[in-house]
Amino acid sequence: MTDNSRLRIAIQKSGRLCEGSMDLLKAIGVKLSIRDRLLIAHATNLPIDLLRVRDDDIPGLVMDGVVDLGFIGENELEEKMLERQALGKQHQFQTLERMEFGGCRLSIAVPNEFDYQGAQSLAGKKVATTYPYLLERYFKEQNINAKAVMLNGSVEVAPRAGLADAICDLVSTGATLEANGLEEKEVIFRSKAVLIQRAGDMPDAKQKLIDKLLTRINGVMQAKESKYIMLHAPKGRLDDVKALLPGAENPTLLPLAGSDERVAVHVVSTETLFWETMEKLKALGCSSILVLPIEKMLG
Ligand SMILES: Nc1ncnc2c1ncn2[C@@H]1O[C@H](COP(=O)(O)OP(=O)(O)OP(=O)(O)O)[C@@H](O)[C@H]1O
Ligand SMILES: O=P(O)(O)OC[C@H]1O[C@H](OP(=O)(O)OP(=O)(O)O)[C@H](O)[C@@H]1O
Ligand SMILES: [Mg+2]
Repeated sequence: MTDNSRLRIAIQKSGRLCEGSMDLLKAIGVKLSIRDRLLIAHATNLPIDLLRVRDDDIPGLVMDGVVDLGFIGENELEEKMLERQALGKQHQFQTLERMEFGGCRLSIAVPNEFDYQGAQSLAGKKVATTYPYLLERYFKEQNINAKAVMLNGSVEVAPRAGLADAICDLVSTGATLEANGLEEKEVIFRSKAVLIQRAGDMPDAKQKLIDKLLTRINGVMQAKESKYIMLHAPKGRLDDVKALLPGAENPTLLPLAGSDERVAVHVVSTETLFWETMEKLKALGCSSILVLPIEKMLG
């Protein structure tokens, strides 16, 4: 029996979003004992159950209220939303946070030999895709009379197999397109992973837990972007040193044993410190310049 008082989170079982979602859950302190083939994993330290499913199923599980939260790519989410809207099915949800992983774009690509003169060259053509609703929306917006052909896999081989004239598929590095003799022409959607919540009332205890998880997620994301910088600086150049440190709050100044002219500067910077800046700091007379990662941040 499933326990309704526990927060249910859907994540992709295996694939491109799996590692990012699992790493984040770990970073925010959700302890799991996952045995490989299990659909449900119970957290051992919080009232949370993980449902490990195909990513295609996640938007529907959230929109039907079967799970409370889900990690999903915006591409899949938007496609399922358009599909459900068209079919008159429930398609409400709330986006809680955009993640830093799962970044990709949905693009139209054509074979190298295709004489492409802009999107209108697609008129009268067949375009293979796993995202027919997003593609049809693009055709409509651009006033192009083309046809989306639905394929669940091997989209990039469709032109060679004579199934379509072009494709519309996810691209990240572009290596898959290149390997298949295809050229990216139009980006129709930019995507990242998002954390979504089901619509409707949430019991108090669950909402409190969600809020706590969100605070922790923000802490992890903020920490990832931040660095702890330590250096020794000449007292007379402190203003110049501060001006060079990106997004830093007031630094902590600490005396250095045996030196009256130099101090240790410690600062949390919201941006990374580039080599160029480190070289400028050195030119100002700074030494022992250290840039350290921050694991967690609160407040
Ligand atoms: N090359 C990529 N780089 C980064 N993110 C990607 C890439 N390809 C896909 N994604 C993102 O990850 C999501 C899942 O991609 P994946 O290829 O693992 O899906 P899948 O094969 O449909 O898996 P499943 O078996 O769960 O249905 C995509 O919907 C997209 O949001
Ligand atoms: O631009 P690239 O970096 O080459 O990435 C794009 C490829 O990545 C995804 O597939 P994935 O490798 O996840 O395999 P799948 O098709 O089996 O889902 C996507 O469907 C593309 O085929
Ligand atoms: Mg899928």
